[in-house]
This record gives sequence, structure tokens and C-alpha cells, in this order.
Amino acid sequence: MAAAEPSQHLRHEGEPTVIADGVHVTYTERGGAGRKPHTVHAVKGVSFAAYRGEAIGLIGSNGSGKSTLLKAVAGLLPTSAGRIYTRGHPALLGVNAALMADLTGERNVILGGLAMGMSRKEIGERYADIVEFSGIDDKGDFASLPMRTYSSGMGARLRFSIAAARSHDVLLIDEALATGDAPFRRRSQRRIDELRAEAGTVFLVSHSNSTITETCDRALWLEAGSLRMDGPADEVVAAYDDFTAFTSTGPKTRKNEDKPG
Ligand SMILES: Nc1ncnc2c1ncn2[C@@H]1O[C@H](COP(=O)(O)OP(=O)(O)OP(=O)(O)O)[C@@H](O)[C@H]1O
Repeated sequence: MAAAEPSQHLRHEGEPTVIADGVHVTYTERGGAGRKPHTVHAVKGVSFAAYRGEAIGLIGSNGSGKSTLLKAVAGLLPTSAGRIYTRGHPALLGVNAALMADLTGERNVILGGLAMGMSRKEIGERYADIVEFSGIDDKGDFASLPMRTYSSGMGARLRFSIAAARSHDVLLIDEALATGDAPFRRRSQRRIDELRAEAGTVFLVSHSNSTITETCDRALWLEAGSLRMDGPADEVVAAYDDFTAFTSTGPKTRKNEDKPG
């Protein structure tokens, strides 16, 4: 019964930027070649309110619905039930963000900036900063090379740098930081702090507990599509840690017993 009450931290003052009200998201795979169509119920009745100035981590096991929830908040996936209200246009920055492999980093900065609603003049003014922030030119003139020549970390860094170049009411980041090296992660963390100070809300999906606790003040833990916990990032990460320690040692121990020696 206590679990149904809104917990302490949810009683915020200030302006909500995202409200999810009983959100369900379902994927329907069309059948074919002898396969029956089947549906995946990826997000099951998730509710929360996010406020200006918050950085919220999304954690949970593989396939628990984190990316799906972000895409729904970004308006890229419809809800099958429930509603999502957002302020402004949430910007989703994912590892699969639409940068083009055959175009140079420079062209992608321009196209990405235009896609985010920046003018050519604004992009021109910020271009050098974006490239410098990404660090892609640290080891040569990569901005003038096609993105397919980049390592996945370089690509992710450039995507983050483009999306972080302007402030957003709601910035959704899917794993982008996990691929960066330590100096890049420090720069990103500072930039996320600035974006929060500019009164936005940042959502961050990550499998790195330290990234979540260093970057976020609040965390949502999803498991099998349901919201399992919502609270201060360190508390939620600690609970999730206990859960994963339990679920990952269980089967492993059993496997070792099955195959002795
Ligand atoms: N395009 C899709 N079509 C069908 N099912 C999908 C699709 N995308 C995701 N799913 C399914 O929806 C569920 C949630 O996936 P989602 O990618 O949101 O999880 P996640 O928590 O982000 O996972 P991970 O930590 O592995 O990235 C999974 O069962 C997944 O198989």
C-alpha cells in the first residue's frame, strides 16, 4: 500500500517537462515465411512526472524497455495505451541517431544542426565548438572524412556533441556516453549540468551505474517493461545492483554445478 503512494521525491515544486500516464508500448511483428505474427509488450503501464532541472537515469536489464520508453517520450513510437505529455520537442540522441555514414563529419554536423532546428548561421558559429567538444579531430582531420571511417566511440561522441550544441527542453540520451573515453565523459557531464542549468530535463539510458550516479540525481528502474523503482539515483542504483548480483550469480553457479571440472 505504501508503494502506491507517490514517494517523497516526486512531490516537486516547479514545472513538469514530461508526464507519462499509464504508458504502454507494444511492438507488432508481422508474420511471414511460416511465422505467426506476434506482439511484444515492451512497456507496461509506466507513470512518472519529470521536472525542469532534473537529470533522470533509466536503468534495467537488457530488453527491459528503456530505449522503447525514450522513443515513446520522443514521439517516435506511439503508445498503445496511456498518454505522454511533453513540453517543447524532446530531442533523442541515440547511438543510432540518423547520422550518415558516407558523409563527412562536417556535413553531418551541418545536417544534424539543421535537423535540430538551428539556422545555418548558428551552425556556422558553433561548428568549431562542436568538433572540438567531440574530440574527433584530436588524432587528425577526421571532420573531413566520411563517418564510416570513425570508431563507434567517435561516432557516438560526435552525435552527442551535435545534440548538446543547443539547449533542449527535454534531451533524451541513449547510451551515448558509455562509448566515450574518460575526458569525453567529463566534458559530457559538464555539458549535461549546463543543460540542466539552462532549465531543461535530461534523460539518460546507461548500463554504467557510475555514469548514472555521477550524472543523474534521480533514476527510474525498468524491469520487463514495468517501472520497478523511481527515486534518488544512488538508492535506485543500489537496489538494482543487489538485483543484478542475485540474478547473475544464480544461473552461473548452477551452470558450474552442471558441468564440474
Ligand atoms: N523494433 C522492435 N520490434 C519488436 N520488438 C522490439 C523492437 N525493439 C525492441 N523490441 C523488444 O521490446 C523489448 C524492450 O526493448 P528495449 O530495446 O526497449 O529494451 P532496453 O531496456 O533498451 O534493452 P537494452 O538494455 O538491451 O538496450 C524487448 O523485448 C525487445 O526485444
